Amino acid sequence: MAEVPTTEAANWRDYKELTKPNVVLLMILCSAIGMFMAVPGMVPLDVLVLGNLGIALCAGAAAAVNHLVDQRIDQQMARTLSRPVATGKLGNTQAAIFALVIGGLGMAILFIYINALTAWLTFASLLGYAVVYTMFLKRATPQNIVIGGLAGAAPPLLGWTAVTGEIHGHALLLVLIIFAWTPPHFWALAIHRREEYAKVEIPMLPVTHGVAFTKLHILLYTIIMFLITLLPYVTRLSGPLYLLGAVVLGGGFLYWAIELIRDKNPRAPMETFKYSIIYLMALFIIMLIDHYLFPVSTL
Ligand code: HEM
Ligand SMILES: CC(C)=CCC/C(C)=C/CC/C(C)=C/COP(=O)(O)OP(=O)(O)O
Repeated sequence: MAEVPTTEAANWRDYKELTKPNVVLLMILCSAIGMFMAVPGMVPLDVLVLGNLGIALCAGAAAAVNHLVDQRIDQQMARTLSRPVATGKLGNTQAAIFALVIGGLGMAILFIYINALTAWLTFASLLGYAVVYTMFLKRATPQNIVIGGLAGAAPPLLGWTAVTGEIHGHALLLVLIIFAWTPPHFWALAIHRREEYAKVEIPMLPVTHGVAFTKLHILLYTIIMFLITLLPYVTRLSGPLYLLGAVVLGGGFLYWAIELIRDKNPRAPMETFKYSIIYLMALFIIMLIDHYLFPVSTL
């Protein structure tokens, strides 16, 4: 990969940007809540701190690899052209070493202080995003983000196994929520940015199958997601406050999915994308509050 020369010196903010910090922050909120949901009482402080640190470092490493691999397409899209590797502010070697160092550190923390199961599952998620999604799926099929979404959906499971050392059906349910959430989250943005994706020949759904088809699929996934978010209540992982939150927040998501199809509001795609982020954050926070206010099950 040729590096684009630049005269500007790199600083810590460029390294921070490599890690996609806001995305990783939401993932860590989900992994931390996965930890709390796994136990009736308090999560041991060392697991809370070191577990989330290890997961965050590995997710940040995967994001840095994404910047490195995607630099050519990032250079051609308005949304991404000022990224540090795309501009050449950070060289390929610097980005690769940074990814290796933080990824290695994250894995070491998980192996030494948490458990091997969490370390291996986190490593699988890292490879799922950095290798399977970024290097292959993204360029191969409009189902890229559906399949690749599994890596991004892993954090609640990683948090759960960090505390218990075991995979539990309830943890998989939390993964399923994020898995079903990812297509509406991303396709809303992809509709807004479809011309850029077409320009760089990335086969995102609005490019390959059109905007109307994508909107229909956003609605279908939102309905599936809505139904899945009821399951924590049905399976007695969560109580009435969670149920209320899931219905109200899910109702808001359905509103935006229908607004998209009505096609009267040109801002609807970006509003849906922004709502998706607030939705996931709020759903998990309400789940956490409910867990302590209405402790329905410790199974
Ligand atoms: C394959 C799965 C996913 C895809 C393809 C995807 C795609 C994207 C894209 C393209 C952006 C825009 C980034 C930008 O503004 O430059 C974004 C933003 C964001 N995503 Fe996702 N995403 C995925 C999964 C997730 C997951 C699992 C989470 C969290 C649990 C998440 C949280 C966020 C957040 C918080 C932002 C806003 C970032 C910011 O404003 O800086 N995403 N996503
Ligand atoms: C260990 C672990 C939990 C790993 C998960 C890693 C991770 C940071 C996943 C992020 C998902 C995401 C932002 C995808 C967008 O990539 P894109 O290339 O389609 O978007 P872009 O054009 O903004 O780069």
